[in-house]
Amino acid sequence: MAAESLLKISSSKTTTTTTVSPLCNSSNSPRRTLLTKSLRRRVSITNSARVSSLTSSSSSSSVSEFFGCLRLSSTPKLSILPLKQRKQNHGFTVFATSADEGKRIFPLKDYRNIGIMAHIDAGKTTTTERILYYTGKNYKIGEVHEGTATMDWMEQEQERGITITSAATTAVWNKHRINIIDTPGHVDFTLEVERALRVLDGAICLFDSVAGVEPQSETVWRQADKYGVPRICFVNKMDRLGANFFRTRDMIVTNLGAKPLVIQIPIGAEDNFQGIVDLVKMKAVVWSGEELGAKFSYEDIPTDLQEIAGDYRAQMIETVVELDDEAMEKYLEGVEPDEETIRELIRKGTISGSFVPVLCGSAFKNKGVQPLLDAVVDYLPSPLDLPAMTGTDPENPEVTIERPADDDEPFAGLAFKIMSDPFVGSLTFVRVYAGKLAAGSYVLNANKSKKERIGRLLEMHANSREDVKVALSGDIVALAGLKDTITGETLCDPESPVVLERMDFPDPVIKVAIEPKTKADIDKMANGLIKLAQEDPSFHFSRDEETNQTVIEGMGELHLEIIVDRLKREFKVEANVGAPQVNYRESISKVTETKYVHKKQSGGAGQFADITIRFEPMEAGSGYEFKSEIKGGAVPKEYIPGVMKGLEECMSNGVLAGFPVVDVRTVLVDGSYHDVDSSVLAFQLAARGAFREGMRKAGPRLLEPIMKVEVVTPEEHLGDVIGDLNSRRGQINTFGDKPGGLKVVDALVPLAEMFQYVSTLRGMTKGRASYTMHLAKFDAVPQHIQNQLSAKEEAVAA
Ligand SMILES: Nc1nc2c(ncn2[C@@H]2O[C@H](COP(=O)(O)OP(=O)(O)OP(=O)(O)O)[C@@H](O)[C@H]2O)c(=O)[nH]1
Repeated sequence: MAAESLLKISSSKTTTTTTVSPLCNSSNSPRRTLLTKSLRRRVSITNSARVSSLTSSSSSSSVSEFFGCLRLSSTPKLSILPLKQRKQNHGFTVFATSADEGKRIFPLKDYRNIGIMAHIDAGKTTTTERILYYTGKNYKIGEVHEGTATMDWMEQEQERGITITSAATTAVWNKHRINIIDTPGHVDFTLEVERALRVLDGAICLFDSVAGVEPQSETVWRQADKYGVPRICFVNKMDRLGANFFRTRDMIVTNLGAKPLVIQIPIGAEDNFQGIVDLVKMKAVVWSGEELGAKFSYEDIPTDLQEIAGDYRAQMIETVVELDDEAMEKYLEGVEPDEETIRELIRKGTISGSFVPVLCGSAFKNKGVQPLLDAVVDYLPSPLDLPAMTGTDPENPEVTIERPADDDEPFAGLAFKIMSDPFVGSLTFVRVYAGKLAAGSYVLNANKSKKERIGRLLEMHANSREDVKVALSGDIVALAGLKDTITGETLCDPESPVVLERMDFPDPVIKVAIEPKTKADIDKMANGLIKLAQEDPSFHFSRDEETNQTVIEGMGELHLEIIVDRLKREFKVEANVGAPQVNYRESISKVTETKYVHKKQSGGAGQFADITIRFEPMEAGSGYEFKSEIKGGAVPKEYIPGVMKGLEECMSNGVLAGFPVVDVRTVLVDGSYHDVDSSVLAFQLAARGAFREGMRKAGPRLLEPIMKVEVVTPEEHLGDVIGDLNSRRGQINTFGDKPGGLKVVDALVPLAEMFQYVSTLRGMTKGRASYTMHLAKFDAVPQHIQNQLSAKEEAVAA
C-alpha cells in the first residue's frame, strides 16, 4: 500500500493521529502473522483466528488458550420499530430504501456511492449533517460543537468533536439515491478512509478556505488516486476570517498536482459571504440568511463580479470542449455549448479524471450545500459509469472474472468494515457490486470457502437502522449474523464463486503494554480486545507469556488511547497502560551463505536435513521473499515447503531484539537428504537453525520509523522549536512562510523521539503552534541505541 503515515496534533484539541505505510501488507499475506511477536515466547492470534474464535464454538479453545479462560457475553436482542411506525414517529418520509419486495425503486444509473474526505476539522461531519437535513432525512440538525451530530455517534466522537469511525448513511436528492460515508480526518484513523475509498464510486474533497490544502488532504487525495476515485472539491468555511477561494484553487494545483475546473466562484467572503456564482447557468445563487433551511434564489450576477465570472466561465468551457470534437469545432466557430452539453462534458471529464470541479460554500452557515448535492448527482459516477468489478476464480487465481453492476448477475459483494454493536453482536458492512442479496439466504465467503447465512439486512443511518429484505447492486448495507467474515473478504453466490481484490492494511507503528486493573477483568478485557481487533485491522494485540503482559499495537498514540477508552466504556474494563514503544523492524546489510545440518539419532527413526541458505538484503519496503535454486533434486521437492515454513516462522522474530524481519530474500541454494531419516519437519528445523546462524553473519540492523514532521509556529518561537527538534535527533530540511505571518519547519525525526510531542510543543509556544507528521521511511537506528535494545532483549530471554 502506498498510503503514508501522518500524525496531526493540534494544540487546540488534544488529538494525535497517524497512518502508515511503506511496510503495509495485504491481510492475506504471510507477513500478517509475522507481525506478531516471537513464536518462541509469545502467543498471538491473527485476524481470522480472532473472528472465528469469537463466533464459532469449534475454535473457542484458541481463545481460552490465549487468555486462560474466556466467557463470551450473550448479546441482547435489538428492538427495531416497524418501518411504518418509525416514519410516523419521525414525521418524515423514508423513501431511500432501494427495493420494495425485491423490485428496484431507484434505477442503478441514479445511484451515487460517495465519501466525504478531508483534513481534520475541514467540516466533513458538518457538511454531512447539512446534506442529511436538506435531503429530508434528519428532522433535527446536529451540530458538531454541541456534540449532537448524528454521524459522530460514538461517545468519544461527541466529546472530542472528531470523527473516529466511518458512518454510513443513505439519502435521496433529486430522485437519486446517495449513499454517503463520512470519514475521519485524523490520520490515526486513515484506515477508515482507505476502507471507504475501496468501496466508493466518487468523493467530495473538502477544504477549509482559510488553511487551503492541508497535509491530510494530500494524504487522502493520494489514497483516492490509488483507487482511481473521481472527485469534486468543495472549498468550505467561506464565512471564516481569512477565507480565500482562489488561493485554495491554486493550492489544488501546486500541492495536489491536480487540474481544478472552477464551476462556481464565491460572492463575497468572510462576514460578507452571500452565495455563489454558478458558472454553468451563469447566475448568482444568493441565500437570504444563515439559519438552517435559509431560502436561496437565482439572481443576476452582481456587476463587480461579471468580468471575473466571464473569465472563469471561458476557462471552464475551453477545458470541457477539449473532451468532445463536435463541441470543440462549434466552439471554434464561436458557438458556446448549451447548459446540458456543458454538464455532460463536466461529468465526462470528472469521471475520467481529466479535471476536478471546484465548488464553494459554508456548510455551517447553510450556504452552498444544495448546489453541492446537485453536483454530486450531475458529475459523480453511478456504478454503471465505472468499469465492472473484477475478481479471480477461487479455484484458479489466474482466471479473472468480471462482475458488472447488474441485479441479474450472480451476487458479489465486499465486506469492508466490521462494527461491534451492542444489540446485534457485530455488523458487517458490505458493498454489493453485482446481483441481489436477500435476508435469510446463504452466501459463500469465497476467501474461506465457507457458507454464511445472512440473518438480517440493515440499511444504516448513522447509528440507527432499518431492516430491509433485499439489497441490490450498488447498495451499501450492514449484515447481522455473519460468523466468519472479516474486513476485505468477498461474499458471493455459492454457485458462482469469485474473490474480489482484497484491501491492504497498514502495519502498526507503536505499541503499549496493557493490563486490567483487577484480575477479575481479565476475561472481559480479552473479550473486548477481540471485538475491537475484529473491527479494526490496523489494531493488533498479542500476549507475552513470559512477562504475562498483553501488548496492543496501533497506528498512533491517539489510536491506542481510543482503544483503551473504548475498553473502559463499552466493555467496562479499567486498564493500566505502559509507556508507548516503537515497533522496530530488523534487516540485514550484506549477502551471506550458511550451511546448516540438522541431525538427530536417538533410537527409532532419525532426523536428517542438510541445507545451504543464502541471505540477501533487499530494497526498503520489499518485505520478505523465498527462492529455491535447487538443481538435480539435491533437496527433494516435497521437503522444500519445510524449509520455507521454518524460515517464515523465524521472520517474526529477528536475532537482534525479536522484531519482525523485513527486506530480506532467502535462497535455498544446496543441500542433501537421507532416504530414511529426512522429513519435512527435519528440513523445517534445519531452516530455523540456518536462520539463527545466517542472520547473525549477515550484518543484522535494527530499523526505526522516521517521520516527516511539519511544524507551523509563530516566528517568535521558531528558535525554540528548531532547538527542540534537534535535541530529538531531528534533521531540519526546510523553512518556509505560511499565511498569517507563521513559519513552517520541515524535519525528519525518529518516531521514538516524538511521543508526547504535543505537550512539549504546546508548552513551548503557549499553544500557538501545531504540527503534523507522517511516516517517511524506515532507517537504521544509531549503533548505541541498537546495542541498548539488543541488550534488553537478551536480558528478557535469559
Ligand atoms: N465558520 C465555519 N465553521 C465551520 C464550517 N463547517 C464546519 N465548521 C466548524 O468546524 C469545526 C469542525 O467541523 P467538523 O464538521 O467536525 O469537521 P470534520 O472534518 O468532520 O472533523 P473530523 O471528523 O474531526 O476530522 C466545527 O466546530 C464546525 O462547527 C463552516 O462552513 N464555517
